[in-house]
Amino acid sequence: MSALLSFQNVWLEYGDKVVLERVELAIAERSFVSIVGPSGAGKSSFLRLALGQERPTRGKILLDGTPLPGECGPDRGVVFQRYSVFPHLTALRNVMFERECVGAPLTARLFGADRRRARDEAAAMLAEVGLGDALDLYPAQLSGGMQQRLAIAQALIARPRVLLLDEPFGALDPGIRQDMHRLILKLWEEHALTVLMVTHDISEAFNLGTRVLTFDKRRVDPHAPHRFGATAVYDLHLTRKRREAIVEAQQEVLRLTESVITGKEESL
Ligand SMILES: Nc1ncnc2c1ncn2[C@@H]1O[C@H](COP(=O)(O)OP(=O)(O)OP(=O)(O)O)[C@@H](O)[C@H]1O
Repeated sequence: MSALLSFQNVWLEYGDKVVLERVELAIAERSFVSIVGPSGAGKSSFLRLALGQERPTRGKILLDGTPLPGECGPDRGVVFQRYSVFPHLTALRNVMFERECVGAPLTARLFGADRRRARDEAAAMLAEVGLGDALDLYPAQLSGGMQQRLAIAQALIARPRVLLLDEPFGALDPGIRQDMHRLILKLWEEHALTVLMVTHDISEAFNLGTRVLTFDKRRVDPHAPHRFGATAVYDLHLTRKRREAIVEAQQEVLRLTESVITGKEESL
């Protein structure tokens, strides 16, 4: 498999604060990369670099072998934990908006056949994420899970090759999270996406990822914590079998923990 995105000796610094250092990664096309690590390890900064929102202080980022353009392009979509959608637009208009901006960059309004085409495309995308019945609802009228479905539809309407997810399911209840996991895996396959997902949930990372990266600092100066940056200290490529074995082991640990807790409760 060829590398779609490569990070070559990438550093990110703010003044004298080193956030990331020596990041050296080749991300294969159609992989699902989960990114974990302690708070402040630079995971979101890494996503912003991949998005083109942030430029590396040193090093190179290549997309398909050519330097990443200096701004976010349609080839990369992003979903954040919250607030990815426009609150004053209906679900349909939220998703149509991208088409309108591309079709009419000055006014962001399409007319006639162009508008109908954008509307149909947006409605189909919303149906694909399970929001076919919610086209005319505003984000405030949608549950947290539905809002994230909307944010995903909004990111995918531009047909990106790379989807960047920054803790997209972090604010959702466990049951809803599982539905979202099924959805994102389906979309990953059907849209032939390459996904980079930051999460704090280790089982989510292993459940979804074909590769799990852990960002952390290799070296620490206790007198100057800002002196050294983080990098990918662990890089685990997962086969389907290995991933299933890890998820099964995690579920067994959960089952055991639950039975210990229940046992204690019964003996009280
Ligand atoms: N614009 C900025 N200016 C200065 N420092 C910044 C800026 N953006 C991020 N940082 C710093 O970079 C470090 C990494 O932040 P980042 O949000 O990437 O970490 P993270 O691993 O995603 O954290 P979390 O898991 O808590 O979301 C933090 O110390 C943060 O304060």
